Amino acid sequence: MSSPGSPGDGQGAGSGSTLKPYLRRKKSSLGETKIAVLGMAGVGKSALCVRFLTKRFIGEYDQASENKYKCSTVLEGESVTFELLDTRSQNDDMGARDDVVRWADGFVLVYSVTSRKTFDVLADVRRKVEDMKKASHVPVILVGNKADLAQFRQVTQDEGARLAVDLSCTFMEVSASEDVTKVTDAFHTLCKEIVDYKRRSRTFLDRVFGLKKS
Ligand SMILES: Nc1nc2c(ncn2[C@@H]2O[C@H](COP(=O)(O)OP(=O)(O)OP(=O)(O)O)[C@@H](O)[C@H]2O)c(=O)[nH]1
Repeated sequence: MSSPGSPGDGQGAGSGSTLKPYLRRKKSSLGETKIAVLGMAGVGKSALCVRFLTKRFIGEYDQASENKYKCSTVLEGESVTFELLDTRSQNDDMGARDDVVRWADGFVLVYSVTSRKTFDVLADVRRKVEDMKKASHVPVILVGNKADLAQFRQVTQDEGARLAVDLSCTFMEVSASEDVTKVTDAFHTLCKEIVDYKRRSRTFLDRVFGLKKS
C-alpha cells in the first residue's frame, strides 16, 4: 500500500475488476473529506467501498493491499470530494495505524453482523482513534455489514444501536451485497458529519483567535 498522504495517492490499485479506482476530482465547495474504513479482515470493507464508488457488488476483492480512492459527488446541492482509504488489518490493528488515523477526518467502523468478535473489537478501535487524534469527538459511523445473512446473524440490531450510543456515533446496518442505497447513505452521513465538524472547529478557532475582517 502507499501510505496515506504519500506521492501516488489516488492512483490506487483496483481490485481485479473493471473498477476505476481514481475518479478525477472536480472543484469542491464543501471541501475534501478523508475517510478511513476500519475493521477486522473479512467484514466487507472492500465490498462497501466498491459498492459506494461503483454501485456494484463484485464479490471477491484483492485482500493483499490497501486501496485509496478519490471521487467527487454532490451532497445537498454542493459538491464534495471523498478520499476513501480501504484499510487492511495488520497484526489485529483493524487498520487503525498511526499514519492512517492522522490522515483521516472520519472513520467507518465496520463489523459483520454474522461475527461477534468483529463487533466486540470496535469499542477499542474507537478509543484508539480518539487517543491518537487527541480529540474527544471524532466523526465516526458504526456500520454492521452483511445484514442479508439473517440466518448467520450473531449480533442483533439492538446491540449495534446500543454500542453506537456508548460510542456517541451514528449507526447503520447495511448489506454491501444487496443494498446500494443504505451503503451510500452511510458514507454520505459520515461525510456530512465531517463537514459539520470542520465548520464547528473553524468557528471555534475564529472565536478563540479572532477573525480578521478585510
Ligand atoms: N453476503 C454478503 N457477503 C458480503 C457482504 N459484504 C462482503 N461480503 C463478502 O465477504 C467477504 C469479505 O469481503 P471483503 O470486502 O473482502 O472484506 P474486507 O473487510 O475488505 O477484508 P480484508 O481485505 O481481508 O480486510 C467477500 O467474500 C465478500 O463477497 C455482504 O453484505 N453480504
